[in-house]
Amino acid sequence: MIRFDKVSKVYKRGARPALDRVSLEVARGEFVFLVGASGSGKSTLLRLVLREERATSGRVHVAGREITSLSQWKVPGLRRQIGVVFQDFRLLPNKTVFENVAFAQQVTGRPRHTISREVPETLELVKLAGKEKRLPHELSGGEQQRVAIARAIVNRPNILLADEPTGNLDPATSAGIMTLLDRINRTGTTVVMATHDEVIVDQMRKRVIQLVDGEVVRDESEGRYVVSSAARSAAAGEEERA
Ligand SMILES: Nc1ncnc2c1ncn2[C@@H]1O[C@H](COP(=O)(O)OP(=O)(O)OP(=O)(O)O)[C@@H](O)[C@H]1O
Repeated sequence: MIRFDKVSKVYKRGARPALDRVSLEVARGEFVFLVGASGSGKSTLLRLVLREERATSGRVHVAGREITSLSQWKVPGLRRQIGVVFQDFRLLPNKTVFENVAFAQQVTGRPRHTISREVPETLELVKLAGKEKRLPHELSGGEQQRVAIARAIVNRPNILLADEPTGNLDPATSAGIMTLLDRINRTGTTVVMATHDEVIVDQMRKRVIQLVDGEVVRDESEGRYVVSSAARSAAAGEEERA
């Protein structure tokens, strides 16, 4: 679904590469965590998948297409296959919950009857039924992130990219968002999530790709990513209290 072949990204000539000969493959339906310190290249990697940036060298394949050389007019078609969620939600502040999600369908030209069916279905899925008429500032952070997730998945993308989606949320709320992302993944959507949150990564037991200074230093499949047992029992406590 996503393949990087020796991909490097240099933003400014002479600067250290933000990504340095990264090769990786994410199969259809996988759930992958992208971890690494601030500045290690996680957001750059996600931006390359979206073709918000172009690789300086190497090849990026997304959904069967090589996108480094994709013509600009084909980029919207690529992006329609990808949902994106950010740390800061990025909702339209003057639109209701319903309108925020519907907007994602309007811009892709969905007919009104499709919108009036699929928006409520999606809000049900993210457990926001009954809050359709609220404005973003009338919601908690966790609810705002659920709206953002609904907006990201309403057009049923093949891929969901999440850049620190729990970064602004407390542990209990984060756990709810992770359950939701896991459910979306189980419907077949490939999920790539950048995060700093080791407790979440440890709890979820998914594949982990770690970047250090733009290089992949670790790529391990589920269950083999181990943080301290103290962190594990703290996380279990959070779950019980939630
Ligand atoms: N638009 C840009 N122009 C120049 N340099 C950039 C740009 N975007 C990112 N960089 C640099 O590229 C490197 C990787 O940044 P990136 O944002 O991908 O890291 P990150 O792992 O997502 O960090 P964070 O966890 O803080 O979001 C950093 O050294 C950063 O300063």
